[in-house]
Formats: sequence, structure tokens, C-alpha cells
Amino acid sequence: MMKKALTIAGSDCSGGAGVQADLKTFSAHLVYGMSVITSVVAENTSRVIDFQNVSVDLIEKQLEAIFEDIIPDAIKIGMVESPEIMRAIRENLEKYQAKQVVIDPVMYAKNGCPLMRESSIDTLIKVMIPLADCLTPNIPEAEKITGMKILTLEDMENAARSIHALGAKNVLVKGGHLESAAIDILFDGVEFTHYHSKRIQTKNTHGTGCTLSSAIAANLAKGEPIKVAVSNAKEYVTGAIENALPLGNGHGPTNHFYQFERVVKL
Ligand SMILES: Nc1ncnc2c1ncn2[C@@H]1O[C@H](COP(=O)(O)OP(=O)(O)O)[C@@H](O)[C@H]1O
Ligand SMILES: Cc1ncc(COP(=O)(O)OP(=O)(O)O)c(N)n1
Repeated sequence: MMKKALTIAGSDCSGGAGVQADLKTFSAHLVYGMSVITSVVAENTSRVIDFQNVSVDLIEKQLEAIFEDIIPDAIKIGMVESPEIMRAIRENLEKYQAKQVVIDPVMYAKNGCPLMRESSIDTLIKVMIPLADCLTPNIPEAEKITGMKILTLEDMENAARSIHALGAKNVLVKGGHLESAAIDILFDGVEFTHYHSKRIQTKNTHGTGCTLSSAIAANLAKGEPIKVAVSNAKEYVTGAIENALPLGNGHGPTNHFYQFERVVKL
């Protein structure tokens, strides 16, 4: 039976991040993808022009439509801009007894444009983090959540431990913003696991965080345990960056098709 995954996130009309990246990632994992759109973002590889949040009422109705019909095996949550939307997602996911929830606490787009308002941080910590089976902050996001400065691998471990204490079952602090190798660190409440990859020299990194978190959700949907899910997802995102597409004038998007290019002529 095909596994099913749901993304609850913002729409990136240029297709590199957000819901669009998540659905491409689910498909590349042969997992049936569904979406609840929280915000419509007018953005591309260079800039965010504007966004408009979907009403809480319509977000709740999208969730109702999904959960009364096709129950997801795992859920990825991405851009959630406001405290009201955060509270509605928490209430509904509890009501529907959602399982395997991966949260990417998206705060900014690559070009620095905010995708979560500053006043949402408190609600993110109190309402969203305890919902997470796996939380995947990048370094600036982990700094905002913990108030710590993160410069070293030891700092990343300390941040992961302190975010775990806020209620996330597993915390993956991503090292894409380090200067050295791209090392991500998972803390499961007991031990740290380091996931290494070499740093790929490319400007085409639009959607890396979305790709990684939705790949973790796809692997959890397939029944993989968390450490294997993260390992497989890290391998997937590394390939997607190595083969990233030189599209647009800014940071090109990750490539979800490179595995198929050997067998299908584009
Ligand atoms: N230049 C790079 N080379 C290799 N891996 C990278 C590179 N940039 C990001 N990654 C990886 O992509 C994933 C997303 O990380 P990151 O870029 O930190 O997230 P975000 O997109 O949320 O800022 C992580 O696994 C990270 O290690
Ligand atoms: C709609 C939307 N959601 C999330 C992001 C940020 O995604 P991320 O994978 O962190 O990619 P970059 O923005 O860093 O390239 C987004 N841009 N839009």
C-alpha cells in the first residue's frame, strides 16, 4: 500500500521551496503527497515580493478535507507566519491524532525576507515545538529559539539539547550555514548523531531546508526509524544540491529529478 504524506506550508510560486518542493520530494520518494497551504508567497530565486496568509477558517477546512478522507502517515510543517495559524494547526493536529510530525521552523527566506513575524517566536516555542517528533532548525533559527550564539559543533549540540528540553522529541540542528563541511546534528534525548557531507560549492541552494524536512517526513511515512530517516534524507538533499538546477537569476532550486535523468530523456 502506498504511503501518504502531508505538507502544511507556504506556497512558493517559483517552485523551489515551500509546498512545491515538499510535493516534489514526496513524489521522488514514491510517497503520495497532499498539501494544506498556510500562505501564498510571491517569490522567486532572487526575492520575496509579497505574501498573504490563508485564513484560519480555510486552513482548518483544508485539514478537515484531508483527515476525513486520507490519513497521512507523516506530516511536514513549514512556513507558519502567525500565532493564530500556529494555534489552529496545533489544535487540529491534536484533534485528528496526527502522527510523525516533522517541523521546519521557517523564519526567513534565503534572501533574508521574514516568513514568520517576530511576535510568533513565543508561540512557536510554546505551541508548535511540543508537537514535533522532529524539529529541523537551521543555525539562525536555533539561535532565535535558544537565545544562544552558535559558532561550533559543540554549540550546535548544546542548542539541540536545549530545544529538546522545550518538548521536541528529536532535534536536528542543520549546518548549512556553517563555513566548513555541511554537518547536521541530531539529538534524540539520549545521544547525538552527526550527519556529514562535504560542502558543495554552488549558489543554487533555494529550498534546501524544505527538501531535507520533507525527505525526513517521507522516510518516516515509510516506517523508517528517525536516525535512518535523517540519514536517508541527508543523502537525498546532498544529491539534490549537487545536481541543483541553474534556473532563474538568483539561488537556483534543488533538483528532485536527477535520479530519473539516467532512465528518462528530459
Ligand atoms: N553548500 C552545501 N553543501 C552541502 N550541503 C548543504 C549546503 N547547504 C546546505 N546544505 C545542507 O542542506 C540541508 C539544509 O540546511 P540549511 O541550508 O542549513 O537549511 P535552510 O534551508 O533551512 O537554511 C542540510 O542538510 C545542510 O547540511
Ligand atoms: C513558501 C516558502 N517556504 C519556505 C521557504 C524557505 O525555504 P528553505 O528551504 O529554507 O529555502 P531558502 O528560502 O532558504 O532558499 C521559502 N523560501 N518559501
